Amino acid sequence: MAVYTKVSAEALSAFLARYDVGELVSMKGIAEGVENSNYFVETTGAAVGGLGPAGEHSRTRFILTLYEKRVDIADLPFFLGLTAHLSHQGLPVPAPIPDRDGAALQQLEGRPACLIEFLPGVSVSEVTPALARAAGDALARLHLGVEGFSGTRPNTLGLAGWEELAYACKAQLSAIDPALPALVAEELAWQRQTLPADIPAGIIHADLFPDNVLIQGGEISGLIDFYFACHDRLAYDLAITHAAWAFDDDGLYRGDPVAEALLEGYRNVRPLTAAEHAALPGLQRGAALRFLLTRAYDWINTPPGAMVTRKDPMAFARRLRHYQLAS
Ligand SMILES: Nc1ncnc2c1ncn2[C@@H]1O[C@H](COP(=O)(O)OP(=O)(O)O)[C@@H](O)[C@H]1O
Ligand SMILES: N[C@@H](CCOP(=O)(O)O)C(=O)O
Repeated sequence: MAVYTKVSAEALSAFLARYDVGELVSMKGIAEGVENSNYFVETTGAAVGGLGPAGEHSRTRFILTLYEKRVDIADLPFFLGLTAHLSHQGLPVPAPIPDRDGAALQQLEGRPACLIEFLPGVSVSEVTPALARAAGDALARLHLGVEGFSGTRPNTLGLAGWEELAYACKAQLSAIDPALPALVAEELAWQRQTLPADIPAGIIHADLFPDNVLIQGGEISGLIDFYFACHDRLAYDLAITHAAWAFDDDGLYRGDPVAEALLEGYRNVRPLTAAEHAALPGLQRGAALRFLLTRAYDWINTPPGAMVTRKDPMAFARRLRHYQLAS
């Protein structure tokens, strides 16, 4: 369960008093997620224009996020500005809620915090070709939708970041699996000598896993968790999304129907250039290595008492081997 910081009802009530959202009705820590602390929050809703037909305020739901771990406070204006922009573009992206003074970024229980629009739907748990196609379509629309957004953030989890993570994990990688040190070293060497392709770049989501896509009635109702968003090659985002969707939780390939549907869904909205198409296999290897390394780092460094389910690094070792064999 990803609740690193406990929020008391008293502190939350005082926090909500800055907004026009009524009073606190209920709060609940959210089990899913690994990066930040998230709560479902229900309030009585703003009493705009008097009470509702039943003589009561309509209840309103929000997400409360407290930023932890990898999120750099200096990046929060970028993340919140990006989600506000995408929501404004009509994409199903949760908008940050400003308080009465117009400030979205706050402090709560000593952490940076934000009240965020609640989107309906449930995270994708069963990947089908139809959902993979919808995810590809949504990713391409995100890439088009970020045009006009002036914020930027470098990708801190590119090659230099992978090298740092590998160095930090080094002595303990073999405790996860005896084959990991060689796999990581070999792939880092390959990535180092593979020149980055000169292909279209922009702001990417960089973590569009099935659990970050909400579905309602078979349609995408939400794209969430933009806290790895950064400037990088658009095809790298497609490579990440492929690595996330085309394999199951154990890292076994789901098969061509899912993988092809994802790529087709993307290309139907934003066709790939020939150079992007040629770069994709190498970018997929890089994507698998990136998540292998962050998961390995977390596997080794998650504090024993943390309410979080660690994610298996070996599921990305299997993806990496798949992509190595295919490229
Ligand atoms: N705006 C939102 N609307 C509805 N549910 C949300 C929203 N944001 C997050 N959630 C829920 O919270 C869970 C964890 O959020 P996520 O952003 O993935 O956390 P983390 O950043 O810790 O990985 C999601 O799986 C989803 O169930
Ligand atoms: N998607 C990453 C971890 C980040 O977790 P998220 O819940 O924020 O998507 C992984 O699977 O390793």
